[in-house]
Parts: sequence; C-alpha cells; structure tokens
Amino acid sequence: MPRGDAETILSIRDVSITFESKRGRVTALEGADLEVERGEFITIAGPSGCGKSTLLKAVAGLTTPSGGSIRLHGEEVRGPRQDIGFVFQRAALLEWRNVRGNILLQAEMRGMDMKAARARADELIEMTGLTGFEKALPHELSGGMQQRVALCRALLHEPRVLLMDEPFGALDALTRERMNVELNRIWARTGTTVLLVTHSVAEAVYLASRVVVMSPRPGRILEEHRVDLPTERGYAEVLETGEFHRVSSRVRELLGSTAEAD
Ligand SMILES: Nc1ncnc2c1ncn2[C@@H]1O[C@H](COP(=O)(O)OP(=O)(O)OP(=O)(O)O)[C@@H](O)[C@H]1O
Repeated sequence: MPRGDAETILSIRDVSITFESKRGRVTALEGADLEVERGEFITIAGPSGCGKSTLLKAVAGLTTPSGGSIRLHGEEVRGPRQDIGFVFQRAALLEWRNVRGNILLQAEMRGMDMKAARARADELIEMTGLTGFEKALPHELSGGMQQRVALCRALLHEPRVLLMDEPFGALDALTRERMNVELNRIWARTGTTVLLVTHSVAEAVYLASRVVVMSPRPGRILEEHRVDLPTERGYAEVLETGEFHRVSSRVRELLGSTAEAD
C-alpha cells in the first residue's frame, strides 16, 4: 500500500510503442496509462506477447515510446535510468564472481562509495537469507538463491523503482512461493516501489497492492484492482481470504483462456 501521503512516482500516459523489423511492424503497446504511487507494489498480468516486458523496458529507458510520455519522479524518461533496479527471469550472474562480488558489481558500475555499498550488501544478504553464502559461486547456488542474489544486486543502490520481469518464472512451485513470501517481507521492510510482471495469477494477487491486467496486443491497461490486504502477508492465510479470491477470479476471468495462469 502507498505509505503516508500519496505521491506519484511513475506516470505512464498514453504510451504507444511500435517496433519495425524485417518481419514488419508490430505495435506492442497502444494507449497504455498507469499512475503509480510511491511504495506501491504493482503486478502486471496479461496474455503472452501483450507488451508487458516492453512496458517495463520503457520505464527503464531501454525502449523509447513512439508516442505518449513516461515520467519518473516528474522527469521524462529519455534514456537508461540510474534510479531503477531490474530483475529478469534469469539471474544473469557472473560465474567467476562470488555472491558478494556479484552484488557489489552494481556499486562498481555506478561508481558508488564502496564502503557504504559493502555495508548495504551485508544488510541485503542478511535480509534475503544468504548469510553464510557470501563467498559461494553462482554454480554452487540453487535457482532461488541465484534470484536472491539478483534481487540484492538490483536493490543495492536503493532504486526509486524496482522492475521485475517474471523473476520467479524459472523456479519450481514451492521455491516460487517461498520467494514470494520473501519478496513481500522485503517490500514491507524497504517500502520500495515495485512493478512486477507475472503469468501467475496467485503470484500477482498475493504480492500486489494493485494488480494491473493488460489487453492482448496492442497492450493497454484493461483493468486495475486494489488488493485490500495487510502490507506484510502470510502465504497460506492470504490464499484463504475472500479478498484474494475476489481479485483472483476477476483477473482469471479477464485473462480468459489466453493466459497461462496457474
Ligand atoms: N525489439 C523488438 N523488436 C521487434 N519486436 C519486438 C521487440 N520487442 C518486443 N517485440 C514484440 O512486441 C510484442 C510484445 O512483446 P513483449 O515481450 O513486451 O510481450 P510480453 O507481454 O512481455 O510477452 P510474454 O508474456 O510472452 O513474455 C511481441 O509481439 C514481440 O514480438
């Protein structure tokens, strides 16, 4: 839930994105509108190919809209942004660097003060339950642990907005649930604004303060649903609430047979 006074951190207005390639022209997004307040956890669901990843990339400044505007903290996004964190489906860790080294890569790339960065890395390692694995190499870690390292790396510079593109899509169901619970706890503790793309309806509703459902391509926001549940949530308890069922059924209905919902 947004904390304190509502403050718009991200404003996506009438955004369209068209790609030109050898295979022709594809309009990924058309007329996408979304306002995000500081501290919100937005999950984005939608049929495959509707432009979810494209939307995240545009917020990160990695893809330029063909029309409309994206403002982060009131500033038009015109190129790659330093004040965001990005977590992808694959952790993309450097195989020859240990856990701490992979997390600190963020600080090196940004020229951060290394003393402060090391202290923050230790804090995140503790928060994500990686204590004891600081010196482990990526191949010595489970998939879930690798994603935790990627999460620490994305949070190291305390980004204004954390973007996550199917971050747990490659994990087994049980690990995925555990990661959901951890992410919820981290969000509750840090108050970071998060936008997370997922194909899982359960994940979308469990994690969100607001679930956004997109239309088939060209993608736009079809419906938004606030999830009226406490900020910090237990998994099993939430799944039994009427609120979880209310929002999940509507999201499933909207996604219909096109979604790879679980
Ligand atoms: N760089 C690109 N060049 C050309 N077309 C692209 C490019 N990036 C994305 N597209 C096209 O834009 C559309 C939206 O892609 P996008 O990856 O954003 O969808 P998505 O909703 O994230 O899909 P999925 O759920 O399957 O991951 C697709 O038709 C895709 O082929």
